[in-house]
Parts: sequence; structure tokens; C-alpha cells
Amino acid sequence: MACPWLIFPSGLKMMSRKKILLFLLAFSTGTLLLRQSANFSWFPKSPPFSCAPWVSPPAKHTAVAFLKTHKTASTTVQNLLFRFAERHNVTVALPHHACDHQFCYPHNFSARFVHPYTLPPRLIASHLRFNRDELRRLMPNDTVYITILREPVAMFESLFSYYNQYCPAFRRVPNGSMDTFLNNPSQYYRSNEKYAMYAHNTLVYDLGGDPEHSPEDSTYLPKFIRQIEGIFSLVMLAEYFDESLVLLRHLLAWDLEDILYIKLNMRSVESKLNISSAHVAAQIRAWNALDAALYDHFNATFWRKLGKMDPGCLRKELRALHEACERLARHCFRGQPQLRPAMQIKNKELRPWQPSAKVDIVGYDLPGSGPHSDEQCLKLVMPEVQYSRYLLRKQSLKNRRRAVPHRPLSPRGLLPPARHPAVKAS
Ligand SMILES: Nc1ncnc2c1ncn2[C@@H]1O[C@H](COP(=O)(O)OS(=O)(=O)O)[C@@H](OP(=O)(O)O)[C@H]1O
Repeated sequence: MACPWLIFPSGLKMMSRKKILLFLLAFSTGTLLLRQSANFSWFPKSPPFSCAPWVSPPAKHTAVAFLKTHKTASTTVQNLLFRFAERHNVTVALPHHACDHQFCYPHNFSARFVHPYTLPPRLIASHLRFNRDELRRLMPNDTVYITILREPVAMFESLFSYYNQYCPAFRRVPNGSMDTFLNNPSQYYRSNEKYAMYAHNTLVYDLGGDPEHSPEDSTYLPKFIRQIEGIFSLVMLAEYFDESLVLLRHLLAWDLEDILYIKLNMRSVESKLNISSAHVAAQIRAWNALDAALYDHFNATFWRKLGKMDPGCLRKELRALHEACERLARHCFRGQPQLRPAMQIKNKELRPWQPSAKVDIVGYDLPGSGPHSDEQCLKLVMPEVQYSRYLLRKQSLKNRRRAVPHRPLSPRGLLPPARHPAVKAS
């Protein structure tokens, strides 16, 4: 059946029909081009690179809870989510001042830790210890839960170096030697100490589990994994970051533009220990046996999920993502991005936080600073602490006008403030 607008009055001749058709074609092309140029974007939207063209694209999903685990590339994911939230005018839950830029981690998450000017949120992406009931109280019913894991050997090496001054178990080790620690962890580790969770089964801790549970108990982990699978729609893997983002894009019906990134929160090469010994790797896995089993499980499910995609389509998406990230980097850095030690970054807003003098977290400087066009570049490389502060200021300004009552948390964050009307009952 013809479309109604293609039915011509019967009196028209063949020639004029052609002209009308040509006119309509030219008109619609012109309109399309005008619309395109109004929201000009130099990276392609979904249909040109996706293998499954959406006849009518589903609306982007905007309610997302990202469990930001430690030393797993989670800052890079958070940055991408913050930028998405800004572009789509999505409110991001941010920690109360008393909680710093994390939700009073390592406490179990509570909706009371959320700054009132960031209520009601549709997105949450700052460090917290997972607590399903409290997140459900805070987030909308249609929230999609996602998280990211990292292979435990590389992750532990990163934790050991990053928290060498924070975590008493690591501080106690003579000469800060990871080998010495691994030869006898229980000599240095005390489970009841502050920041102990950075030294033992950190993934399980972040996910709200019991890092001290005996790995000998064959019932504990399968049950814990089932719970996680019942909540999280996607468990990404740091080692397969781009593949994870492709899955994320599909899950949330996002555009390519929404998953562009640059690696953040990296240590300098000099701060890294190269673990080439199978023995050391085995020691790390044995000490973090729960994390290792958890990772192995979600590694297997990750590949099963990815295996459902057409391999050609996956390759195409990965290439498109890689090329678009490179284009964005070339645009922002006028060439290749140059990683810099924090003190060499001229713009202080772009200096990543340094956990200790013994480890270098590198970041990026941008050549020159410009008006609106460079805003996306600034955000792309903005470290976690500065971006969280910026978003809080921005959302506070907006929400203060709506006169949300501000009930301060007690310094220790333990007094129960009034429930915000937007916070749902469980
Ligand atoms: N895209 C991508 N792919 C793979 N790995 C990446 C990526 N982005 C960041 N990283 C590495 O992740 C480590 C930092 O993790 P987090 O940002 O989660 O750390 S933190 O807990 O928030 O401090 C840190 O690892 P280490 O350098 O080994 O410490 C980063 O180099």
C-alpha cells in the first residue's frame, strides 16, 4: 500500500508526478540536513554502525545504578556516566559532604548518605558498599544495575600499590614488599581494622558480601552469585572494557556517543609491579579466593552474553568505538593525548588525586582552554573528585531553587535525617 502523501490528484500527468517526487525528495533531504546540522555531532549515531538497525529506536534508558568497585577501571565508567547524565539532564545521586566523594564507604550504603540537593536521582555511580534495600529505597523502580570486575591478580597488585599508606595490613609489611605480604598474609592482616577491605576479597566486600567467609564453604559463593545475578543486568570486565561498553550500549539503548571515553586513574609505569611469576599469581588468587571464584564465574557469563552477538557486528561496533574514541582524543588533544604526572598538569582541576608519595596517578592536560566546544574535552579528562564536586555544585544550584529541605547529616553520618519525599519506601 502506498503512503498517503504519495497519492497524487488524478489529473496530474506523469511528468509532473516525477517533478513532484523530485521536489519532495529534495525537500525532505534538505529538512533532514537542516535538522542534522542543528544537533551536529561528528561521531555517528547508532544505526550506521549497529548491525541491528532499530526501526524505531527505543528510548535511551536513563535510570542506572553503577556499583563503582575499587581498582577496576570504575572511574572511567563513572566519568562516562556523569557525562551522559549531563547531556541528558539526568539527576545524579552524589554523596553528602560528610561522606566525602564516596557514599561514606566502607559503611554499608544508606540512602541517608545522599546529598539532598541530588534527590530524586536517576543515576548513581560513586563508590559505595552495595546494599540492595537502601538502593531500592533511593532509585526508581526501572533502575538497571551494573558493575565492573577486574581479574584479581592485576586488581590486587593495583590495590596493594594504591593503598600502601592507607591500609594498615600493607603498611605493616617490611619495605612494602608484596612478596613478603603474600608469603604470610595473616601475619599482617587484621580483618577488624579500618580499611582492611582493601587487602582481602575487595570485590566481595564492595558487592556487600562477607570477604572473610571461608572459601571451604561450598554453599556461600554460589548463593551470593545468584543474588548478584538477580540484581545486576550487566557485570562488565575491566580487561574487556570495550566489549563491556558494547554490551552496556545495547542494554541501555544508548548511542555510540554515550560510550566514548579516555582511560582515567592510571598509575604511571614506574608505579606498577610486573607480576610475571605464576607462583605469585597463584598466591594472590589463593589469598583472594572468593574474589577469584567470583571473577571466574562472571568471566564465563560475560563471554556467554557476548557470544549471543553476531561476531561480525561485534567487530564492527568495536572498530567504530575505537575510531570514535581516537577521533575524540585527537580533537581534544590536537593530536595524541599526553599522560602527565599530576604536578605537571597546569590546570589544577585536571590533577588526579594522589593516594601517597609512593605511587603516581597520571592524568591529562588539555592544550589551551576554550569556550563551549572544549567543555566535553574538559569533562572527558576530569578526575573523579573534581567531577563529583562540579556536579554537586551544578545540581545544588538547580535544586536549591526548588527549595528541597536541607537536613544535614551528623558528622559521622549516623543520625537519621528525615526521609526525603522522593526516597521510596522499600
Ligand atoms: N578503560 C580501561 N581499561 C582497563 N583498565 C583501565 C581503564 N581505565 C582505567 N583503567 C585502570 O583501572 C585502574 C583504576 O581503577 P578505578 O578507577 O576503579 O580505581 S579507584 O578504585 O576508583 O581508585 C587503574 O589500574 P592500575 O593502573 O593498574 O592501577 C587504571 O589503569
